[in-house]
Amino acid sequence: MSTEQDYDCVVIGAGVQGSFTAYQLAKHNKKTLLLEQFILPHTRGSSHGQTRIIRKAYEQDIYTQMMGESYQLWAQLEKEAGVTLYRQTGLLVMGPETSGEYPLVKNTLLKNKVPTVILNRDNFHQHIPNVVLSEGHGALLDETAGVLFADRALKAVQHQFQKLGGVIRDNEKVTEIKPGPVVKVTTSGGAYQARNVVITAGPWTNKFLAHTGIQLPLETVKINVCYWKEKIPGTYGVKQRFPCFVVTGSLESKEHIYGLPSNEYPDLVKICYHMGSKADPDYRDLQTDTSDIDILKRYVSRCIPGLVPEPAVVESCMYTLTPDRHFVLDYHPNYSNIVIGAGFSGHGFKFGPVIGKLLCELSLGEVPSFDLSPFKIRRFQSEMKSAL
Ligand SMILES: Cc1cc2nc3c(=O)[nH]c(=O)nc-3n(C[C@H](O)[C@H](O)[C@H](O)COP(=O)(O)OP(=O)(O)OC[C@H]3O[C@@H](n4cnc5c(N)ncnc54)[C@H](O)[C@@H]3O)c2cc1C
Ligand SMILES: O=C(O)[C@@H]1CCCCN1
Repeated sequence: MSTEQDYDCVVIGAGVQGSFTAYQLAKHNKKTLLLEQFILPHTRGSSHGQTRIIRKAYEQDIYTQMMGESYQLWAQLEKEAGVTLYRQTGLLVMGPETSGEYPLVKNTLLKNKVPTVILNRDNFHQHIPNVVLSEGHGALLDETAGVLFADRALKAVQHQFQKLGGVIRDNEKVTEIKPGPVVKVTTSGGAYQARNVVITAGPWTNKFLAHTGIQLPLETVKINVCYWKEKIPGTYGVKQRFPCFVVTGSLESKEHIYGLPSNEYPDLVKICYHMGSKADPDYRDLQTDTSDIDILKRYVSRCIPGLVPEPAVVESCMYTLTPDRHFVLDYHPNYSNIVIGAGFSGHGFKFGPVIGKLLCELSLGEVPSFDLSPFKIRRFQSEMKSAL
């Protein structure tokens, strides 16, 4: 007699993407198991922390359009769970006015009729005091943008999943997966089988996919999450209506600098560099490169003069980058009952609800609600390696 427990679907990894996928599957009355290697909640992956930016400001229409649905699904979860997960603050986008990402973002916002205020040098200070707009930079406000309460959101979606009858087993690392019409999944604590599996293993994706014979061109990097002290408490706070901000293609580098207003940590503004140094997620803290913090110190001294230009708190988080920074939302190339959601490249949290819906649709064999061609694995054909 088999000792394995049967499920319609097993979701591997309880970060934001796995949790929303499991929740969607349970909503579709699928008997679903969500497996997580660590005791929940944990701070080792990509989904922990107080806050994330939510925005429609993107270069590509597809993301702006997906966000239309994501906002609705976030609001639905807030209603179902009876919690607040979103605070509207607006997002200030600054960057070289006529080159790089800024004009593309501006164009997408206007084309998709997202409520947007274009600022100019004359009215910038009226809207955004205490920030220096760099020479040659344009500035706009995506008014729909704001802050998501990340830890609270994860707790809420996992709780709703359980209320729908879903099962979470944490402290269970998946150690083996045997593909087939019924997939056998072995963990440090048990054995399960399911008709469908969804892999949402964040920075551990390639370690995990090695069990299934493929490797994706993913790079895992450690991000130093820096918080900067206000010289006068509240200067850049939500009460002053200070927005989130992104600097595209700054003088210092092509990579973004971004920030969120002070609130969750009183008097501390979160400002980070949108890139880090290569790190193995199992040895994250051995990566001690701080060249990103040096870039941030220079930026803060020059452009955010009301902050002490030395971080007061530094936390860690992981990005899983694809070469083009677009997500992977697709079937496993060799097994049609295994779906992969990965490579969220440092911008996936805000999409959690819609990604959960899309991965659920793929897993159920339904036509996905959005055209997923930008997210297909075959775009990496020349970069793919076999794990065998
Ligand atoms: C500093 C930082 C700032 C960011 N800012 C933003 C932002 O402002 N807005 C935004 O939208 N996005 C942002 N992001 C990106 C966003 O947070 C990520 O895209 C998202 O959290 C990725 O979620 P995930 O579920 O794919 O990965 P994870 O959260 O890492 O989840 C994967 C899970 O799988 C588990 N797992 C792995 N292997 C196994 C196994 N073998 N068995 C069982 N479990 C396993 C892991 O333990 C982990 O819990 C940011 C990310 C970082 C790091
Ligand atoms: O996804 C986001 O909205 C942010 C933008 C800046 C970099 C980090 N991620």
